[in-house]
Amino acid sequence: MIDAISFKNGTFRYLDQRYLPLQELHVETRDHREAIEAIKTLAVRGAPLIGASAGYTVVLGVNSFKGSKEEFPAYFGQLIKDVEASRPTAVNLFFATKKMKAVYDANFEGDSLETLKTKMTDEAHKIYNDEVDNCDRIARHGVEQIKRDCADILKTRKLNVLTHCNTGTLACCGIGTALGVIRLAWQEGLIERVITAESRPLLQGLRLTAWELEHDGIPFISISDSSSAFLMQRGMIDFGVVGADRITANGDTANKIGTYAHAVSANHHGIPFYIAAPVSTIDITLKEGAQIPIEERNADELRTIFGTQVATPTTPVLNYAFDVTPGTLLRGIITEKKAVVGNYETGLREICS
Ligand SMILES: CSC[C@@H](O)[C@@H](O)C(=O)COP(=O)(O)O
Repeated sequence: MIDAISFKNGTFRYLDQRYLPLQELHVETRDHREAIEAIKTLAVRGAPLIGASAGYTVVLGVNSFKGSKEEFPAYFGQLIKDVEASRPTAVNLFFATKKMKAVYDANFEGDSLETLKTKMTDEAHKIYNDEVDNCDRIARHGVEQIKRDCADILKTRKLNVLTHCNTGTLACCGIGTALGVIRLAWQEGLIERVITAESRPLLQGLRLTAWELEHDGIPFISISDSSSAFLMQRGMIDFGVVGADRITANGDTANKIGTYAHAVSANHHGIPFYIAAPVSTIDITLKEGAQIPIEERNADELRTIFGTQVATPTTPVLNYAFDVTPGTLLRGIITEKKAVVGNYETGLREICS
């Protein structure tokens, strides 16, 4: 399996996803400011991977602290703020900083800074390893749900599945969330072909998901984002499964821009559309999707295509990185604890308690 990130001997190593699939560039750093920049620029990306990277970034920051114990609280507070300012939507980032803060709160008084550093490193590894395990469990629950929902089709043929953005190893540490479900479904002989939507403007579907599927030998075809409704009309998609950056208490889900349009189309055509995500992606403190902070990115991501200018530099651009799909459009939310189907208010609250 690809190592999207790793942390050894105080060094954070990441695969710079901006250059994939044309170049596999691994970068090593001991500087937390460089790690923050990697999150901001999407060199590392995908909600669970952002969370795990945030944990390691805090460790880098703590390791480079040179002051006295009295000076540490102010330094640590600023470090957490800087990490949290890197990307606003994926709640996994805040899940990770909350875990790191909890280690600080519980141990700062009693421990030396050296011991605190070790405990924080252990916590960051735990965040990473938990996400790896979560992916395996999500895949199992997802496959069971799909077998139930698509039982009639499966009597005569295999399934064609739509996915958006990248939710695989590159985004999650383990086998992936939505892509983990697809991987396991493929291994169990349920999948005919994966349809990967390109995911404009940064092309995570076309570049990254395609790269992972090719690597695994899973048949796939890439489409432009706007093609999915037409393929559904033609009977070329049997179900959709995507990841999430933040899920609110009522099941509304922020995910890569374009997801909502796929979900609306799937609903119109009576096609089941699922979210696959770890519990760390659920923000039970928010009632509904309108409360999710949606990242707006640099206009040049749209005006240029990988460095080539395609619109005038003055073209006004609105570049939302995510949209929100209402829970009512979802067939289910598949987590490592279970697949929540039906009443999200009750189901999500139960698995978050
Ligand atoms: C399992 S990753 C789920 C989401 O994080 C993914 O679908 C997505 O939207 C990623 O966005 P990105 O901007 O590439 O970080």
